Amino acid sequence: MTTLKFDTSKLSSFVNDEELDLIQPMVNTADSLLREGTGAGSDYLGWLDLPVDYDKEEFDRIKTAAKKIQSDSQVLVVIGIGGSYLGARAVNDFLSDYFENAYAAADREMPQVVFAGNSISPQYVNSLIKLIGDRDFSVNVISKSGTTTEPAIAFRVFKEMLEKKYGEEGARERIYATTDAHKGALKQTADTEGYEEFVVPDSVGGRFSVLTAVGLLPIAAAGHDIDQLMAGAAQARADYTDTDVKKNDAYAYAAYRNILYRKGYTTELLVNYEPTLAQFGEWWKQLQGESEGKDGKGIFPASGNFSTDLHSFGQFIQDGRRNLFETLIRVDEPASDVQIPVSEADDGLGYLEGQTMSFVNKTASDGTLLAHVDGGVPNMVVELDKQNEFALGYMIYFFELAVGISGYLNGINPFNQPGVEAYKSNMFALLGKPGYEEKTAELRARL
Ligand SMILES: O=P(O)(O)OC[C@H]1O[C@H](O)[C@H](O)[C@@H](O)[C@@H]1O
Repeated sequence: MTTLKFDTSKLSSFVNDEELDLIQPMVNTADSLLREGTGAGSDYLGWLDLPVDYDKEEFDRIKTAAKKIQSDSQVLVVIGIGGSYLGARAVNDFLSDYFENAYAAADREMPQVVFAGNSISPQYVNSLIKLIGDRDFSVNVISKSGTTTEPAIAFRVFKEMLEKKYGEEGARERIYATTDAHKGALKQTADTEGYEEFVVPDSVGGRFSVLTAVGLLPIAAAGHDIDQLMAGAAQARADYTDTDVKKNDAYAYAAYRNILYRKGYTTELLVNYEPTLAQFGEWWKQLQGESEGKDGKGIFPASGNFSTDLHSFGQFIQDGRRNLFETLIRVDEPASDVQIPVSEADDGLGYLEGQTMSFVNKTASDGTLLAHVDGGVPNMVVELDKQNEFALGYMIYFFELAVGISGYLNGINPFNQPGVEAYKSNMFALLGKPGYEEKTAELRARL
């Protein structure tokens, strides 16, 4: 099969062919806005050509840094939030052994890659310090703006820990900073302290940055093949050029989402049957939510991990308020399999003896798909051939391209995120950050 198959055959009771024809002219317009750079937010289109047009010298430095981390560190602490960690985490989870991080140091080939600075939880930081213990570690601090509070706090903590353990000079050699090429507090610190620096290109927004150093260093450090990841994305870039929704699956996905949205399907669930995809759902939620949720509009992005969640909110999907549609991600060839044992036990499983778990998993997904469609939930399927770097790079580009088209179809700027500032400005005012004095009094009076 091809790397990624997009199956809309189960949409026929919700959307007809004519509707797809009718939206085609709008897709053509969205395509021009995106490809010609004439749409809103066009300063942030660097991700479109990133799989082929990237800094090759930096790419080699990423590989060298990853090798150094593998040779001198048992743990890599990746500090970042939002687009500065979700991509790397999703890729590493998808490509790793489930219990990779649980193995003792002696049994590990690669450093443990752990994430920090994606919450303000002191308990999390203390737990991580305990996990590192007296092992050798390095830090990759990532922030495009270089001014985000959560990672900045975590960086202070782990920088101090490195300095205590290795001295100032030793710490400097274990800190890798990924940030803007010119500005921001992190850029300034990195220049002053002499850290090895990697760049988030100006034209690539945080949620589109997984294929820059932001994602690539933590992914390479974990031992994954970043050449293949880029090659997969490059293949998708080459494959998804036609404006015809019948010939371009990424555009078809955007078009169907928009048709469904206009019919009142306002929540999309990205679901999987393989828990290694759970973090991909988190990455996708930022990609969709920050790109589309604005001006009072947008499809709310949610995710589900099946069959686990079929035993929690499965009832709602089947039978609750009918504003949901699902996009199911399946992997055709499982990374490994288990044969269901033959047994004398009277546990009602005799009919499955000798079958594989992957067969049962696939059948569960088929059964659920039909049940949800019958229950009034439109379903689309994204099927990957393999659980590898190439396929994942391909899928990342599929969703990035689709959200660009989708945003323009819905008449918004898919590349800004003005709404994220509201919580930050309240937090700064309440924390007493200089410059927020007036707001401080006003907010405190309301608490
Ligand atoms: O990389 P940073 O500048 O630290 O930003 C991290 C995150 O911050 C905010 O939440 C932005 O809305 C996100 O788009 C961004 O990914």
